[in-house]
Amino acid sequence: MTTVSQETPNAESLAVAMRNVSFSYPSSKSLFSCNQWDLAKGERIFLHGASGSGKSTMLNLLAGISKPTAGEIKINGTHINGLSQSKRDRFRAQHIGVVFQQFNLVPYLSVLQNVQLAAYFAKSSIDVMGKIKEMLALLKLSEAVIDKPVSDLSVGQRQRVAIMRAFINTPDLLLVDEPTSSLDANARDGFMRMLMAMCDRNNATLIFVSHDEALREHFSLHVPVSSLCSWSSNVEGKV
Ligand SMILES: Nc1ncnc2c1ncn2[C@@H]1O[C@H](COP(=O)(O)OP(=O)(O)OP(=O)(O)O)[C@@H](O)[C@H]1O
Repeated sequence: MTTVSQETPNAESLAVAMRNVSFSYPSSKSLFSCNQWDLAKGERIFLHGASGSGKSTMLNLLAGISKPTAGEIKINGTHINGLSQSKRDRFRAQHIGVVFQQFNLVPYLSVLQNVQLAAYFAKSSIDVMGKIKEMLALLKLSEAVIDKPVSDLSVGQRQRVAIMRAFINTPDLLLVDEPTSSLDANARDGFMRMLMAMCDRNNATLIFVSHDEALREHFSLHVPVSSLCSWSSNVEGKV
């Protein structure tokens, strides 16, 4: 269920609840607004829209990387923009997996160290190596990559390491931003199958951003970002 209606859904069933959110970048006079968006737990949505329509802005707000200037964003019932920066960072590490377009892995660290870092930020005491080994087969990665620096991996391998890192803390919500732009059609479909299998396994809610219309078929819910938010001129230059 995704809705922009005014009905009040059962709050406990929601992965995302946005209310009267506004945001503007410091150097910009445009104001982003989202009056209401509710997304039920377990949904998988394909969020699309033209370049510059606000897809990455939306993901950054949901991840708590950007903070709204007004309004409320709840992720699985937690009001994330009401948290201090350090608590928000901890919440993201523990509950939200993010796969960025450029993966944002630390190139000189090994695959193991990159994934360990994510567990460290979440203050998790899980057996990282054990969990990596569980994920390797699903992600079709060989055990030999574990100790390699990320800079020695192919783009496709880096992408799968980024998924591994995103799933290491068993996130409730997965945010994925244009991860397939550098892949051919075969690799892209393989990536999507792996991603969906990982979501099934973790019961995760997935918000997937892409320009690539070929990826729509993997999702039953297709949402234009323009139906969730709008941009207006912030004439005062501040909010
Ligand atoms: N750091 C920033 N500072 C100022 N303006 C920004 C910044 N990041 C994005 N914007 C502006 O916000 C608007 C939305 O950008 P956003 O990156 O969210 O769009 P998008 O839909 O993800 O685009 P794309 O598909 O090209 O990645 C654009 O007008 C963009 O210029």
